[in-house]
Amino acid sequence: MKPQVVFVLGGPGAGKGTQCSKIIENYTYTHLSAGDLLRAERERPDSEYGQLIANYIKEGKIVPVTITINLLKQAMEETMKKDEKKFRFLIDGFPRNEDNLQGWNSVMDEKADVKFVLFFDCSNEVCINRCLERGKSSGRTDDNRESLQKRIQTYLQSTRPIIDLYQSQGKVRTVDASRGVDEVFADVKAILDKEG
Ligand SMILES: Nc1ncnc2c1ncn2[C@@H]1O[C@H](COP(=O)(O)OP(=O)(O)O)[C@@H](O)[C@H]1O
Ligand SMILES: O=c1ccn([C@@H]2O[C@H](COP(=O)(O)OP(=O)(O)O)[C@@H](O)[C@H]2O)c(=O)[nH]1
Ligand SMILES: [Mg+2]
Repeated sequence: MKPQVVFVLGGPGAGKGTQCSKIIENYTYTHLSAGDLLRAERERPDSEYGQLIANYIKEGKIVPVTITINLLKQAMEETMKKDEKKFRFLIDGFPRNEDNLQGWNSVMDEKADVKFVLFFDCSNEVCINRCLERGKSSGRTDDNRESLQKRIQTYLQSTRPIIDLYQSQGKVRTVDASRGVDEVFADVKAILDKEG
């Protein structure tokens, strides 16, 4: 079965991870967070990219796609090898820029079908406040004001144009992510039920 992919996008702190966790409780999707995969690679003792990834994350910059796409491809292959029924994926926090998109198109485009983009729409202010709150316990190197300013800039300059591109292809499903977790999830469910 060809992998079926939903890209999950939105600003830092929009609630991508939170909503993906809720989705996998209710639907047969596998959640792959590009950020989580990069953080795991950063911590892997033998990784040749650990330091590079650490620098990019702290600076709110987007890691070169050759690194990210291999992590995603490997995770998808491992998932499907273990259980052939697990061919539906939520790819959270990717593609974030033109380089990401090109990397996906050259490595994965023929191997997987991108069904649509689930876009969590939220003001920058709400995004920043949620990340600062998360930063009290997340231990993340980028949940601080300085990194957040850069992450928001990267989001506006690099990621929004990717969302706009998918929008022009009629592939974006937008959810107002500024509301409470359960209200947001009600809309997410309606979208997923409709998409089948
Ligand atoms: N709808 C919501 N309302 C309030 N807080 C939220 C909501 N969704 C997520 N959060 C909180 O905001 C922070 C960022 O959420 P997260 O799901 O990690 O977002 P993202 O993956 O988009 O960065 C977390 O601390 C999370 O608990
Ligand atoms: O495809 C990706 C996904 C994430 N990141 C890096 O990882 C950080 C954190 O991403 P994550 O999705 O975990 O953050 P979130 O938006 O969920 O807060 C980003 O700011 C980038 O520096 C990246 O380079 N490429
Ligand atoms: Mg996240």
